Amino acid sequence: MSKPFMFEKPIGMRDTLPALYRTKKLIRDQLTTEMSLWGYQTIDTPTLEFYDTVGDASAILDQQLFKLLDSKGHTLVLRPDMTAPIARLVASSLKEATFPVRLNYQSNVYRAQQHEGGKPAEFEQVGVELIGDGTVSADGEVIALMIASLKRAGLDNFKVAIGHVGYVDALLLDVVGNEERALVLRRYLYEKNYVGFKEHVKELSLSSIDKDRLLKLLKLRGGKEALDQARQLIQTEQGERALNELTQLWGVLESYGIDSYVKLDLNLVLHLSYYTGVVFEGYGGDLGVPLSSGGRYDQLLEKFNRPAPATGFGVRLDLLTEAIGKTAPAKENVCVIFSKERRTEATELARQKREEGISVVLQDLSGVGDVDQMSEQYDDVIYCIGKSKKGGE
Ligand SMILES: N[C@@H](Cc1c[nH]c[nH+]1)C(=O)O
Repeated sequence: MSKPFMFEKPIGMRDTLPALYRTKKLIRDQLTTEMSLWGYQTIDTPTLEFYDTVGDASAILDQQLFKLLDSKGHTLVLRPDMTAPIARLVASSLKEATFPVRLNYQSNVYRAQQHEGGKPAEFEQVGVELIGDGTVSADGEVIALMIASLKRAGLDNFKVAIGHVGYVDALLLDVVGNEERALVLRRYLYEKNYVGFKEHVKELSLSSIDKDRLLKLLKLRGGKEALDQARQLIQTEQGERALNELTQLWGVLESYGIDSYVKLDLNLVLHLSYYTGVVFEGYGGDLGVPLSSGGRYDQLLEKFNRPAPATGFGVRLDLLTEAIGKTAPAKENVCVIFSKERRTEATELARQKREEGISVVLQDLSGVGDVDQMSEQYDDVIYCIGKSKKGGE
């Protein structure tokens, strides 16, 4: 009797067929080539980590973590991102490495989905972490590297939105007075639920001036001029500091010649709570959701006892592939169909062609049902059938 779930997969799990696999590989290779040209070193970390260390530090909602138990009863998680595992690695196996450390990765990460709504629960991120450098130059470098990587991968039409955790925090706290109320507003922002945000602001018991400050936050988008408008909404030291950093950052991006790809978005809030400074998201194609994101996280490393400022980003390979929207062509491939009396000749022919870098399928004629149908799949078919001219086996 067949099992009911025989052909089903757990929620959010996907198969990858050859054309998509090929396309992703090509795009991944372009991204990582760019990263290594900027001096980043590739690392990998285990798929499973301890919940108490990395799972917790990853700052992903608990309900999004896949948890399991090891034989000693420890709770493990499938890594939900690479930033926390890399922080652990830099504080342990790489603890002798002098800062700044530049690392890149291409790894699958796991985030449980509650519904089968099209969102994958396992996806590949290609990203970098720049650890031990707290300068605005470092923020600029990772943004410039993300842009260069996306361009090399073949994405032409994209924009990067840049914000600052310090600015949003300062403004929300200054207006609503306590962290609990700020959190509610911040949640609307990271869900990009601007209608909900406005509705909620209306309900708050605040002066109309303060309500207006919150509503104006939603409009703080655009070029350098957005910084001047932002300055008018908040005058606290934290707010000032954030805006000064963004002003300097803009100068760094200009020196890379990439200011046309970026825009400021001062209400940008990302879903991960470890961010402490400049944050950014990349948008491209017609996706409507960000295909890459990153930012500064200056307090994560100290959770692993090696305090250091850090910044980085991750590109969602699945979304980038979708945004680019082209399938990588298959390599030229040849099929040599042989009958057994000419096996040696066919094998030698296949070997020679493979040496030239051509993919060759070597197929025994008696193993094929429909030769015509099989032949259609190849650019070229060579038949080594019947008696060999040279005499054969
Ligand atoms: N780990 C982040 C991306 C990132 C890398 N470095 C900093 N941020 C994510 O999964 O969205």
